[in-house]
Amino acid sequence: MANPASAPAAIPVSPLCEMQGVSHWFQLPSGQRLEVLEDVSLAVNPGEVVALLGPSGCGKSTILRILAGLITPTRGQVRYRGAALDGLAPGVAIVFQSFALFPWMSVAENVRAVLTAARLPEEEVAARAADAIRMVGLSGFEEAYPRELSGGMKQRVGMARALSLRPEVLFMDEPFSQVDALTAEALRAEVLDIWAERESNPSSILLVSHDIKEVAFMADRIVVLGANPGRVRTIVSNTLPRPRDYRSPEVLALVDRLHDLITGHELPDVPAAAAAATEVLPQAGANEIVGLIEWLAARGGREDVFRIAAETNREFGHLLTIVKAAEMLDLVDTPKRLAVLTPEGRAFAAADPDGRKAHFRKKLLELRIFSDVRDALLEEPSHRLDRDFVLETIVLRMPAEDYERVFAVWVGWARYADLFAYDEDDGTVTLQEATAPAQTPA
Ligand SMILES: Nc1ncnc2c1ncn2[C@@H]1O[C@H](COP(=O)(O)OP(=O)(O)OP(=O)(O)O)[C@@H](O)[C@H]1O
Repeated sequence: MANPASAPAAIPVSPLCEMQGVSHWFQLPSGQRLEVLEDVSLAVNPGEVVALLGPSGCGKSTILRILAGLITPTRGQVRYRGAALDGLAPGVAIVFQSFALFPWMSVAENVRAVLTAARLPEEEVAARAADAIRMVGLSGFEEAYPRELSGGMKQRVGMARALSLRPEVLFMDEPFSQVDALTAEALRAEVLDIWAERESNPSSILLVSHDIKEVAFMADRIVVLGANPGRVRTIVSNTLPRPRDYRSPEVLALVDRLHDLITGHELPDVPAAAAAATEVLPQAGANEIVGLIEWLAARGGREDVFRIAAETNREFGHLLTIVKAAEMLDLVDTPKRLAVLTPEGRAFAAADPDGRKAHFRKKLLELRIFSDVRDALLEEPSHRLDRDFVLETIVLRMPAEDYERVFAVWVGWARYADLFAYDEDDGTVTLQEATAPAQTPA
């Protein structure tokens, strides 16, 4: 469906939403600053669909919240229709990933609730709610309760709530990541139909996603973000005619290009030792890393990372995280867009569980956040440390990271490697048998 307003404009358009030179950090309870965004500038123009694409944790949702006026950035300017934002952006409504429905209210009541909160007169509330419910294809379900609805239908209610506010810009934060793949395809097409129809419908859409196919299908411009801290890597314009077909050679070529761009950014061709030196623990579970190595070994030891994601049914960004973790442990190498087992990776795949744990242990102890804790535990007469010691080590080594998330990964890896045990009840870390002093040569 061609959208006239998305055609290239002869005169420069002024943006609806805009941020310039925005940096943002969160103050963590430890007093540390978590730098989330660095010097981000971007705009959403009338009539366009803009997607924010990037790895988990790069700050996509934070950008969306800043543009919506839910968060005031630490530094930089935010405008709506050219005016500095003061409070919530007037023409914006948001569809959240989590649906955010009131379970005790029916479909109609859920939609009416946001309109009542917006202080619209009662007749207007009823008319707009009915209109929005029809628009998202939920006529006949007005009296149903969220528990009676499928994930896709719940998200339709989320969309009806946002659309009933008649926003100029619809913000969608990973709206389809919790619904099944076929429903997601249908919902994306329906959103674009609503957007293309116009009249009182949103002029523009800002979509947060980590699904490359989704952004290639939906967006006019794709803002590719990098992480730690989040920043704009590049902006890719997508002028493919609508309606688009996921399987068309043009869409597949764009998916491939975006895939190359992200793989190049996220898995740069640097030696594993250099990657490990940065000491960022990728948010991947030990079992996921082991799963990847076994999967690769069963397929001759090498595969395109995009294909691995598709065949293992994993979100591409998360798969990259698992590959990064495996690379950090010297189990894979990542030339271009391939994940290739290293000789150590092959040996790992062939080893028995104890051999695998021994490899993990050896590699973890090459990282300071594990070796520092091991040294401290050996020194401590009780060979027991409070988790705060580990948290401080994490904050010291990785000040830009969310230390609770890192700690969860740290515990998982250390447990798998039989390196440390963590007792959730008393919050203490102890050496595991394999590394306990009696068995550690002096
Ligand atoms: N209120 C907050 N306080 C502290 N840290 C926060 C807060 N909100 C977000 N963060 C952190 O900021 C970073 C960016 O979060 P954000 O949700 O914007 O990323 P994202 O790219 O949307 O991630 P995802 O794709 O996983 O949802 C993360 O490390 C997150 O843990």
